[in-house]
Amino acid sequence: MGCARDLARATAQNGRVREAVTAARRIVVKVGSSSLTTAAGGLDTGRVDNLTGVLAGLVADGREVVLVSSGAIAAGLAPLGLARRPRDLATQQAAASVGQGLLIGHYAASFARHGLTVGQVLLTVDDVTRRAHYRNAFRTLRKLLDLRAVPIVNENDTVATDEIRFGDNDRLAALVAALVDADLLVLLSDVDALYTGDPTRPGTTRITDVHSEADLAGIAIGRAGKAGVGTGGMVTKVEAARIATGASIPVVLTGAPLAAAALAGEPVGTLFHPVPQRPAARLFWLAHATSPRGRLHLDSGAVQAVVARRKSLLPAGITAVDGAFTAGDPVDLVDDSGAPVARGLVNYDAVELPALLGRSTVELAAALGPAYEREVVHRDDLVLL
Ligand SMILES: Nc1ncnc2c1ncn2[C@@H]1O[C@H](COP(=O)(O)OP(=O)(O)O)[C@@H](O)[C@H]1O
Ligand SMILES: N[C@@H](CCC(=O)OP(=O)(O)O)C(=O)O
Repeated sequence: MGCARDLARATAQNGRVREAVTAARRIVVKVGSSSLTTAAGGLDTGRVDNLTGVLAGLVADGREVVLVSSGAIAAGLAPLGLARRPRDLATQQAAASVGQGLLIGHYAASFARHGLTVGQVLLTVDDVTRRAHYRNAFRTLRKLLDLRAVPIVNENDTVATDEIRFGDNDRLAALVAALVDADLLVLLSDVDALYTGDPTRPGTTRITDVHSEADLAGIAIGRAGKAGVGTGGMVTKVEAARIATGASIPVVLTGAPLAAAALAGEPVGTLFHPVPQRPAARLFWLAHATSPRGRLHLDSGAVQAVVARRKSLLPAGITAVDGAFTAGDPVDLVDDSGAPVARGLVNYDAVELPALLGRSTVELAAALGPAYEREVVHRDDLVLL
């Protein structure tokens, strides 16, 4: 009886979120390299045209669409006579430089057949993580949408270095969805859904709904794409879904040929259910869009205080410090095994912190002055990971 009631509740909830998918006004669609290229390695113009047809239909229906498209590196391989995706960054960047032009050129022509103009938006990590920069990115995207153009976003591969690279557009798409306050994120891949394991193996089954982390327990989420042109496999897609649903944005993950069905609310792919409440933007950004500048190692009492009791972090609970941060920078708080438990904005520079470790704030204030009574990370500037 209880089971039947639970099932009825889950079915009703699933229905409501599917309705949210069809009702979405502002939609971010991300398409992976493997859905845009031929087996031989060039751009598959037929598949690009199918996608633009679906997206143009949405715009005609009054929706706002932002497309995050991979495929620059993959599209640049054949023209450069490269047989497969290169391993080194410089050749990847050369391929992206050739391929991005071809990609956007084809999108522009394809959308033009539907009477639509596209705007190319190439972003680096800094553009969506640094406050001053992401405001600029937001303004440009907003203006393009107001002008009824379709923004086509990709990572600015030619200038990104290994250190400041997203490397995968799934996370970029989730951050763009949060940035433009989207109602829906659609992740299109060469696989039609998330499966219980590598879908090329027999016996794996489709996961229709992910309500929470518990639904992902026991699932083998693989890295490699079978076509060899994709980058992150399922890992980065599930991570992107975590980020977007954590910002209260539902996510549909499905295959590019099923895009129209998914957007029509048909029960295809995998639907990741959003958290009901949108978190404070500042903390969402701190958790997902910052790169930590250092690590503070906590003893078990401090982990307990920060994680279970949501307290500020004091110098007494820190055993070691790594990194070259200054006051105000994001740092990770790690436990005694080195696993990050929280991220926060630190109130001290890396050079002055080691002398304070293990000492109480009362003792520090008496020895060094009242300014040293302050927390190392205030609980309002702290987000659990
Ligand atoms: N549990 C899983 N469910 C679905 N696909 C998976 C799973 N684990 C690994 N994969 C692989 O991830 C691939 C998609 O990732 P990727 O090739 O990077 O795509 P894209 O180019 O669309 O970003 C699929 O082709 C599939 O082989
Ligand atoms: N910026 C790169 C895409 C990197 C990427 O995330 O690729 P994919 O896993 O196919 O979505 C490119 O355009 O080739």
